[in-house]
Amino acid sequence: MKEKIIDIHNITAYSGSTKVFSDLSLKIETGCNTVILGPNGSGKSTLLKLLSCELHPVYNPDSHLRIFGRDRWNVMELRRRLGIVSDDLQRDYLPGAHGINVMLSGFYASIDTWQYQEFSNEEREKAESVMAELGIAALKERPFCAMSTGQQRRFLLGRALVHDPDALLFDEPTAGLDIAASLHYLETVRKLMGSDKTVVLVTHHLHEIPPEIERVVLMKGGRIVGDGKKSDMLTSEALSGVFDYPLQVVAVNGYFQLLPAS
Ligand SMILES: Nc1ncnc2c1ncn2[C@@H]1O[C@H](COP(=O)(O)OP(=O)(O)OP(=O)(O)O)[C@@H](O)[C@H]1O
Repeated sequence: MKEKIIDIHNITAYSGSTKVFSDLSLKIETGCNTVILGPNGSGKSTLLKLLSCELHPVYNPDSHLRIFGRDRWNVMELRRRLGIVSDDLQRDYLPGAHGINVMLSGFYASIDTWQYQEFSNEEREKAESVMAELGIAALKERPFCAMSTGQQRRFLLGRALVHDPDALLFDEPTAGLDIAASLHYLETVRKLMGSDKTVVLVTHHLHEIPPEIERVVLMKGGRIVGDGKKSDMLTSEALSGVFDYPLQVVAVNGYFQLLPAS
């Protein structure tokens, strides 16, 4: 049996005073590259916060939220298995942080590096090799705030990859990137899937779903309203219902796009 990366069963969760999830259940196994797709307000960010242990559900006797089979994680330990890449972090680094600081901060799951943190030679070598792999080694001394959004996004991916995690969770991977930068970045995501890392992508944009994603989970109003193969889920009818707007799906070379139906 394959290991479950995410195993959520009947959880209730609040964001502020809003009950976002009521009896939500979702399982994602190793090797099942998945997109969680839903409109604004459907609960995607709340789900990401639950999975990154920033938010805790309200448990009842029948509920659980397990990541790699465990109910409780130390965040640093969890990042070694589940990397999270979100541009939310892009705003959080101090102006003095350089590319290399962003990479090394991954070892402590921290924002930026701090004087009390020590890094071994192995960790520094790993950071260097990941930067080389991602094509960002030449930028390691550049201030993070002086990089393009695409370059920053690669450093944030590198920050997650220093641990060589089994799975990666991407929050709107190409937000803010132009078309070429988006496609270059998605090529990297595709390579990661090809190298046996399981990718879970959370988004409201169809165009950032790489062809290798097999499973689509549709969310609306804090509920899962569809879960299945891409060909069954990414239909004009299903997506018009999810986004409450008459839409037409266009598929070209394994990529999808949404247009108005008329
Ligand atoms: N701090 C908060 N206080 C009250 N309600 C909140 C809070 N955060 C989120 N909500 C509500 O919870 C629901 C789910 O929000 P969430 O941000 O998880 O959705 P989302 O799918 O990530 O949306 P988006 O795509 O716009 O980021 C929304 O109705 C939102 O208004």
